[in-house]
Amino acid sequence: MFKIPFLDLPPLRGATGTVRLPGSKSISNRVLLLAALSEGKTFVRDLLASDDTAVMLDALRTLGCGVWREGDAVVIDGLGGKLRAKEAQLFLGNAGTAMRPLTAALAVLAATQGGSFEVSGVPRMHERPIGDLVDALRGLGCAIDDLGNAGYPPLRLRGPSALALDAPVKVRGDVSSQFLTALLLALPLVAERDIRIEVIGELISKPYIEITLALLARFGIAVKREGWEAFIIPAGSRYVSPGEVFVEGDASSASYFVGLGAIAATGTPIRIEGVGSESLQGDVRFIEAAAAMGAEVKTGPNWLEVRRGAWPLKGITLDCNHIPDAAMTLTVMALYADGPTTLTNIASWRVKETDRIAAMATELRKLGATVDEGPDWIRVEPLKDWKAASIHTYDDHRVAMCFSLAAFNGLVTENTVPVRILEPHCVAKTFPDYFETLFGVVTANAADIPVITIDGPTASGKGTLADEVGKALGFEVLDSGALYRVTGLAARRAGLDLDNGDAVAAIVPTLKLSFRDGHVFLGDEDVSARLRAEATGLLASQVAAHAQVRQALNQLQLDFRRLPGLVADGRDMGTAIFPDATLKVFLTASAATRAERRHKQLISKGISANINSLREDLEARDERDKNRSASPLTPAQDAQLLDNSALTIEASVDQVLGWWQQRRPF
Ligand SMILES: Nc1ncnc2c1ncn2[C@@H]1O[C@H](COP(=O)(O)OP(=O)(O)OP(=O)(O)O)[C@@H](O)[C@H]1O
Ligand SMILES: Nc1ccn([C@@H]2O[C@H](COP(=O)(O)O)[C@@H](O)[C@H]2O)c(=O)n1
Repeated sequence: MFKIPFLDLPPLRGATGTVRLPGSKSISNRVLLLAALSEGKTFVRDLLASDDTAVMLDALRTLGCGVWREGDAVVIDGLGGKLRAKEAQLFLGNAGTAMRPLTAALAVLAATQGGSFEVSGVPRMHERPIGDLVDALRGLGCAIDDLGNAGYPPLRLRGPSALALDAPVKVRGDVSSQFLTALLLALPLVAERDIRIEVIGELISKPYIEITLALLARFGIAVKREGWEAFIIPAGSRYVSPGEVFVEGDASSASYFVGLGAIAATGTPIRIEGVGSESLQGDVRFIEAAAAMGAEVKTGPNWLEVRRGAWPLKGITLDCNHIPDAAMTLTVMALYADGPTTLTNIASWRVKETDRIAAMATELRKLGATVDEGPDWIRVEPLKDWKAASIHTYDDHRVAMCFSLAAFNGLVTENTVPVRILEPHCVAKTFPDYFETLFGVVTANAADIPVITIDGPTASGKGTLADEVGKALGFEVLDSGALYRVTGLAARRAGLDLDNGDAVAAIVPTLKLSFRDGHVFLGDEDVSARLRAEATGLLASQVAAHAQVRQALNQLQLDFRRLPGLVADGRDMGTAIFPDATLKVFLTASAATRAERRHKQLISKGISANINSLREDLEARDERDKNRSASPLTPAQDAQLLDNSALTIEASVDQVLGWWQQRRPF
């Protein structure tokens, strides 16, 4: 996951490959609660690992459920409908799929078995309405205290209190379908007689109720229904664990890759695994909307394949009540259409993680789009004149994921712009590795992928600076010195004459090099520590003098230019390997300072060293690097010079990030 303040997406051009979706959030949290309410163990497989499921799992543990991992399954040892903890404070983050059903379940359990439970969340959760559910539960006889504003969390659920189950339980269905879901999940716990739930108003997001009913059936509860107006939980209903449940992929998360296929998969389609024609989730019908906009979609039982059909996409007008979450993706696809796209019946967007109608309209306008909005609709015009924009994400995972599709603007304009996604880690709510997954299936022109080069003499702090800048920007890092070091080491082990450039260059293609978790492997051997030895640095500087060796390592270095960007450190990054780099830094420090730092570095690793001979070695290495004919160490003409002799690491990093920001269009 990119845990950084912003992630810059360079212009993207194409898409191809296969995506395996994370588990559905809606199914995951329902299954966890159902398993917790059932008797016995449930093995939950393919569970979504995300913020929303983490808060649900924490809550279940606090309530006394057994929760543990066994292989690839999360095992829930359920309560069998009997409270083990009679008091608890549950923090539920911004997870509506935890807050609403747990409120209902704990309200009826406290009523029948006694207890006191407080449920709370992040500030935004305290702005998301729950009053209709609370009213329904109070109507039933549950004792619920408002601990903040009436109608919103936080709440206290107390008992015992008498429940009146003979009259129908009435609940509004036109604000959030989660209120009805919450009652459907909670009331089987007290179904000594038939319990009738009546929906007031037009029920929205019906597909989510279908998920609830299907999962209830898997846990032994056969709800009868009269259209979408009334639901009857039969007397004697009792939760029975099915033993094992597989969570299907998240259909709402699929929408970004369906959109991606429609926009950018011009050759082979994007294959999306985990949802398909047999999916329980209503959001899978997003493919119909995408097809109406021109996508070519094929489906299998649990997969989708999507490629570009009509181009530009076709503007559509669509009632999106049945796909409330996935439909947000259409607003960004609309930028690539031939006419306006109007989405209607989406009032529920206003009470989600943020006011999503306002959020999408505001951020689309930053890109230059013309957007109109009403209480329950949004209209987006196609965009020709794109502006580079810093997209605020409102702690809403879907806003962040939707706007990644804006990075394909180069497919409709000559004046391509990058897109900055602020707080990209908000995707942790449902899809922690969203951006990594995206980068695995999209293509960009190498020239569009930004590079920062950091060159300079030995021990000036290049590697340290490159790592920190890479971390701050979410960029790949290339330690090009490691490639020369590994070549020198392999040449020495092979008994080669290090002055024979051709012979040393010839072993480069035979090196079985891999880079994993910051370690360098030669075949199966982790050579990282060996590479950092001073003696290996000297071998490196000997082999690095040969033009043939440099040529042999050229492509290997270019291959590090990967999304979303690269920080490359070495001696010739800015002058020879990445001459088009957006920012070039030449980092120096006095020889005395560098020798002192290297000395400290070695001592801290338990390696004894003499500061004077270290200084002699590094000066000798610098001389060789500066005076060789092949790509000598010298600042690129357009490099920023940074002498960090008197700077802390943090100050050097801030300086480079400052220069970087000056070169950005945001
Ligand atoms: N600005 C700084 N202030 C103090 N110490 C620093 C600074 N920058 C780097 N160092 C320290 O100096 C040592 C050498 O840094 P580093 O290994 O990053 O240098 P390098 O230029 O990559 O070296 P090499 O050329 O051998 O690859 C490290 O221990 C690092 O923590
Ligand atoms: N781009 C580069 C990087 C390194 N070298 C040579 O390798 C030696 C070791 O490099 P470190 O950065 O790991 O110390 C270095 O002394 C150079 O001779 C190079 O030529 N070009």
